[in-house]
Amino acid sequence: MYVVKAQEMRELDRQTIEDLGIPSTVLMEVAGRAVAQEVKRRRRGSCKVTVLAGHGNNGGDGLVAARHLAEAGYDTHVWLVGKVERFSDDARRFWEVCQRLSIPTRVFSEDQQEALQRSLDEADVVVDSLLGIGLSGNVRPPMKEVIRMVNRSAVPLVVAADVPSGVNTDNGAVMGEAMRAHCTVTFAFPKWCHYLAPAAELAGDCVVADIGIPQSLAAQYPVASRVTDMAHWAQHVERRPAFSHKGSFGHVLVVGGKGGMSGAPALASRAALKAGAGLVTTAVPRGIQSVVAGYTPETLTLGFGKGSDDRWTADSVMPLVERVNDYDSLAIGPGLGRFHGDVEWLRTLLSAVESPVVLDADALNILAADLRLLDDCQAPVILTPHPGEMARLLQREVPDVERHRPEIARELARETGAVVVLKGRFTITAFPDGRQFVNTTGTPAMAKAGSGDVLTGMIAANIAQGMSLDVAVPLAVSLHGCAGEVAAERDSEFSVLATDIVDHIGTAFSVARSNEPPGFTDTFPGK
Ligand SMILES: NC(=O)C1=CN([C@@H]2O[C@H](COP(=O)(O)OP(=O)(O)OC[C@H]3O[C@@H](n4cnc5c(N)ncnc54)[C@H](O)[C@@H]3O)[C@@H](O)[C@H]2O)[C@H](O)CC1
Ligand SMILES: [K+]
Repeated sequence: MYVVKAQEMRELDRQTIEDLGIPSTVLMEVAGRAVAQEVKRRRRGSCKVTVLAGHGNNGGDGLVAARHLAEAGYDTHVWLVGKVERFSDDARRFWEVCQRLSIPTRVFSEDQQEALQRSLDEADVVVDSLLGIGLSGNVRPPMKEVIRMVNRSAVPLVVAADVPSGVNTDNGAVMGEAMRAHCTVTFAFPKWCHYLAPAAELAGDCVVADIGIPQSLAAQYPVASRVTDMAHWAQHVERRPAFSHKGSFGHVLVVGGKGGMSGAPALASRAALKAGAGLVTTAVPRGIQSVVAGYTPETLTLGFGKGSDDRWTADSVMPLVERVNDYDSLAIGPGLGRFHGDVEWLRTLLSAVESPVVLDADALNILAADLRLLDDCQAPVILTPHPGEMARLLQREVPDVERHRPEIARELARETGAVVVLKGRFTITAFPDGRQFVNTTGTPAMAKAGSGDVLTGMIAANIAQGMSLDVAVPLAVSLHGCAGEVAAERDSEFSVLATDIVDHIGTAFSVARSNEPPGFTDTFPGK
């Protein structure tokens, strides 16, 4: 499924209406009916519905929904928060239809606050069709007050049309005031605000309604961002040939660890094995080699430095360089730490590697010292920053990163030629050619030390098994989230460990593989 910005959506609307010839009123009718369907699905039997409509097309959707709900026996009242003379053509049409059907309609004005408050207090359902993707700037009065009134009322069910009114469609920001909805019915394609805080929280559970705009239009129009699910990626994993051996599934080298952080490379290595790599070697300072070796007996280990060394040193680079091309993929960074000469250490290492290399954790912090380190690297690079590491890489502030996740991930991928995995809720995988994949799997249970190390190992494992980066990286991101979900279901949200994520990689994959890939994913998990 494509993920679109407001302008892309408007262009796809235009193409559908003007080039394809589907009338805009048909789109509005189908959109409004989808909103009504969702209300009926959530509130069976008649109840009191208050529809709040703006004078734009978002309002038009609400007016169509009002008609369908009234028709189904719901006690439906419409409030226009706007000016009748400013109605869009289509919204006006459906306003007049409501009036011809004697559906109670009122135009909100300042002296109607008490009447509106009563209507909200009596409502079992409020349909929010005040503002959609046409919002520009901060929400102006009286919309702002009305949104605040709804948010302060204990309405049992608020269903937003397209987006919660008052959120910025493209970056998820609250534009002064924004509706808190239990559910959002968005049309044709999910918008970026459904994957960006705080809008993603305000939208509640999201449903993507197919209103007749062909998905193929987005492919022609340069929409390069998509949301996928594990069933989609599971299709790309081939069954294993009967005559296989451990060398058939690649050899991963994990480079990292230091005293006090021996678990990170150990976790990454174990995760790589659980994700399917045939062999994994963990390269660590000699002083922690035995503890790392003891964690997963199936991993091989390499010790660097003298017996008591529990930190990396610059002079370990040449012994490493001699070996790096014995492996099908590398993961550098888990627990690595910083050390004197580490920038040159990484530069020398990257200039020698030929296999794809994942840079995570302190390898990213070293890279932040000089992004040109990648210039000498001929191998494909995958960067897996969390927002803090991304902020350091780009010398920006974390809130700035979080406000512009898609753009920043795309900017770093284009600037470095690397595949960028910007982690967080709705992790974004960005490719240098502009393509982006938004991940919808995962759970807050994964906010735990070691979770990122596990993902690093899973990415390296997929690559070592021969998957293209196009699949290896977003597949690992999606499966990592699924494993966390399975672990959280079997345990509790607060008690999942990174080792639990590792332990449930296989189970999560089996679950995903058993789910038929949806043709058109029309719902995606709640927040
Ligand atoms: N995606 C589709 O295929 C369809 C989408 N539909 C719906 O149309 C809206 C977009 O409609 P549009 O008229 O462009 O804009 P809005 O209704 O969202 O709002 C514009 C309206 O609101 C006023 N306004 C703008 N900014 C502010 C502000 N800061 N404060 C107060 N008021 C503001 C402005 O005056 C405009 O009149 C989309 O979201 C869908 O819901 C189609 O109906 C079906 C097909
Ligand atoms: K809305």
